[in-house]
Amino acid sequence: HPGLGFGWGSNSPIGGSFYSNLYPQFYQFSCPQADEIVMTVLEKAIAKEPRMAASLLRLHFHDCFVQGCDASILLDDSATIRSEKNAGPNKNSVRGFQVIDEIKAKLEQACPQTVSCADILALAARGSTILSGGPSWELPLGRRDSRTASLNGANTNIPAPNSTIQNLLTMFQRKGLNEEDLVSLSGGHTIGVARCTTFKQRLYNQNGNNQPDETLERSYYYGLRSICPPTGGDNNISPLDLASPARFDNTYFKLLLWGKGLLTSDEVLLTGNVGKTGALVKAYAEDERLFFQQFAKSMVNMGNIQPLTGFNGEIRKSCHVIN
Ligand code: HEM
Ligand SMILES: [Ca+2]
Ligand SMILES: [Ca+2]
Repeated sequence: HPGLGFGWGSNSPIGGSFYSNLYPQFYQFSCPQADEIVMTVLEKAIAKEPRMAASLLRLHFHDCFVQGCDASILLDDSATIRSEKNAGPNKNSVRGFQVIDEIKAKLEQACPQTVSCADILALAARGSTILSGGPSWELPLGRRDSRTASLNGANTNIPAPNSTIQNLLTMFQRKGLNEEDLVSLSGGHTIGVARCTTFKQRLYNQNGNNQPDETLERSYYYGLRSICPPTGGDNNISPLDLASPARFDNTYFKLLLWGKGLLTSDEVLLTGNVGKTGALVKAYAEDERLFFQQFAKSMVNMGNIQPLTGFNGEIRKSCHVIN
């Protein structure tokens, strides 16, 4: 019984805020305690390691941008699967799989073969936001799990940290997401960290002239240099929001205004000079409520990218392998 799908929207190439077959009460009768189970596991995991919230939020993003929100990112290498975990943007970078496994194990006990891995990723992203001090939202559910993954898709659909603003806008547009979505969802960088290799270029050779990115504030720049030397140290980490790396708040946007954004893709939201992204950065820096409201809306939009519903896909028994 794959749920009450009516067929509209599910084959649309883009998700965005268009109709989807997802709805918040999807597990109301089949697994009413689903969110509670998710939150119990998250509370423990995030108390033990606050960064886990960031890692789980990012996992949902990296899932949704490749084949839609279908848990394709959770599949391991096998005879038929080339795992997305080995793609450039994911390798040695995405994490949180054990927490997803623990949630899935508890859900399989309570409601066997009912809650999809794709919905677990969406619930974990929302729960992680809430437990870090961010907004909550009504979360449409009913995504089903893919029987395929796309290594190539993961390499080409997830934006790179040195993206231009035009790059970012185009890649989000392809997923049905607009400027508000791009800027507010980039606010996910209010929590978590990045490796030296993702921002080193800015410190030593931003434009191929052996000069640093001139938009970097001085003292921040010197601090980053000590974490991320010219050679080696590629796996050293630095917070994306150095003021409050474990708190979901709007300081990420304030720091951008002060030249203290970590990635080029953060910086160009302000200085990229295309469309209204710069004005949005300023608006979210000034008004945390506005940021929270838009982030909540945009998370729903991102979560609606190309879900499998009805008789498409399956409910995996293990998130690592197809049934
Ligand atoms: C706009 C384009 C984006 C780019 C170019 C980008 C790039 C990156 C990079 C390079 C890292 C560090 C990875 C590493 O060093 O291993 C990172 C981390 C992170 N990203 Fe993004 N990101 C983008 C959008 C998003 C979105 C939409 C979200 C969620 C709504 C998000 C959430 C996160 C989080 C929470 C972390 C920290 C993860 C952790 O600490 O484990 N990012 N991002
Ligand atoms: Ca996916
Ligand atoms: Ca923060």
